[in-house]
Amino acid sequence: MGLENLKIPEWGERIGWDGQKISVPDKPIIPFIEGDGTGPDIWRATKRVLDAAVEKAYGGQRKIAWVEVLAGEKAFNLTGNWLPDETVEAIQYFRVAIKGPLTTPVGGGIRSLNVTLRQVLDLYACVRPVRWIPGVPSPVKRPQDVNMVIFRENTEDVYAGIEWPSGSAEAEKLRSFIERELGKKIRPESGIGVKPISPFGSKRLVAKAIRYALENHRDSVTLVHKGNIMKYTEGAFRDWGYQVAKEQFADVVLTEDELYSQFNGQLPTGKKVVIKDRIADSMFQQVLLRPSEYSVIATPNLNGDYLSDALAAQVGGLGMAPGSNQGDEHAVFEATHGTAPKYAGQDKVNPGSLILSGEMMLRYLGWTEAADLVVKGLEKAVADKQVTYDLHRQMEGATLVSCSGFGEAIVARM
Ligand SMILES: NC(=O)C1=CN([C@@H]2O[C@H](COP(=O)(O)OP(=O)(O)OC[C@H]3O[C@@H](n4cnc5c(N)ncnc54)[C@H](OP(=O)(O)O)[C@@H]3O)[C@@H](O)[C@H]2O)C=CC1
Ligand SMILES: O=C(O)CCC(=O)C(=O)O
Ligand SMILES: [Mg+2]
Repeated sequence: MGLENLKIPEWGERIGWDGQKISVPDKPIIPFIEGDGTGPDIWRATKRVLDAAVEKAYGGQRKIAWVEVLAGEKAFNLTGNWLPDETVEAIQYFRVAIKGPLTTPVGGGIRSLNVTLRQVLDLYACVRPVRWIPGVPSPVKRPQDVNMVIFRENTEDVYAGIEWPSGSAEAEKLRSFIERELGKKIRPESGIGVKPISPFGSKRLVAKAIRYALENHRDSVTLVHKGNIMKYTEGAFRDWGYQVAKEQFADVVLTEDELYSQFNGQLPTGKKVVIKDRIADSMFQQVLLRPSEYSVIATPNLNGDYLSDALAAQVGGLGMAPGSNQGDEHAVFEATHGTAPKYAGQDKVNPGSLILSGEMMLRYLGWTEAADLVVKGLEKAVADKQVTYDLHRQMEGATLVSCSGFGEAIVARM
């Protein structure tokens, strides 16, 4: 194990794993990645809030032993490597981590480090809750009706980055193979990407979404796909989703068709979750017009990416959009948004998304009291109209606070 270079507090302890669930010591070692762009600003505010919440909830009996691990520009500048092995090994070993956003160049350059981390750690579910915090300005009439949790498949689909550029030998080889062997035409000089979606990847993601719905008393899981057009990838995702629901959860779930054809739309005794599906384009208008009909959403990678930002906008924007990447044994918490580079180093952006990702992390550790304090402080800060620029520009009579100032406003109200 190559963790010698890390500054690990000697009082910290490793989070355990019993083959089914994590076991959390009172002083868990948790690696963090600061992130690029505005990452350092939002991470500083987040750490301040999480430490204060843990201290207030447990009075020193519990404390997080933070350990910095490098990725992105900071890693490259210090080590010449964008994602040092040590970082991956540390997260693998310590099991739970939190990260700021990392830059991915468009059209060339390095592949996404964010996606790489999800793939190498097999963090197959990107879990992004979307709910409205009272007082946050929203472009929709009833933001309180938006309360959804997106389960986005996190390791497959076009997002996995299997693609070749226009004019490359590989693209040409693939094009002529497809033409010669499979009888399909692709225009010369096309860039070519591959969209793999497997029964294994789809079923484990949908099963995780259904388990979440059952554990959290949510009444539906909607499979969102573009299966009318991409029949054997997105359409298959839908079919495998229904299949796993039948195979693993038959006694407690039923399909929307069964609900209406057999039970007049009323959930019968014993059944807890309705499984339904929507085609992706229609789903984007459904979540705007009829949000209260949707609760847990399970969807392939790219749809989930688009839907995450769109839903975040409905409840006030990317400044309040938390998330996590979860496997079975490992989890990395991160905001939905990116590095917002134009605001880097200005102590300006909203740290709310990373703070709420940290709140998810505390809940994942089972530290409910501290998580509740974070929510309480944040809700009160918004209610008192102490907000960063993104919310301030849409609110009447609000006080503009900095990124760190928002963190302090939360801490003062826990
Ligand atoms: N998981 C990750 O690490 C992710 C990384 N990225 C990467 O981030 C980089 C930048 O991506 P980009 O497309 O600009 O998307 P970003 O999400 O970084 O920013 C887009 C816009 O969203 C708003 N926004 C984002 N974060 C905040 C915040 N904390 N508080 C308030 N407003 C916020 C800003 O809007 P406004 O201009 O209106 O103020 C910002 O200009 C790219 O390299 C991309 O690949 C992107 C997404 C996720
Ligand atoms: O990895 C990136 O740069 C973008 C990732 C992204 O947009 C997301 O995961 O939502
Ligand atoms: Mg995204």
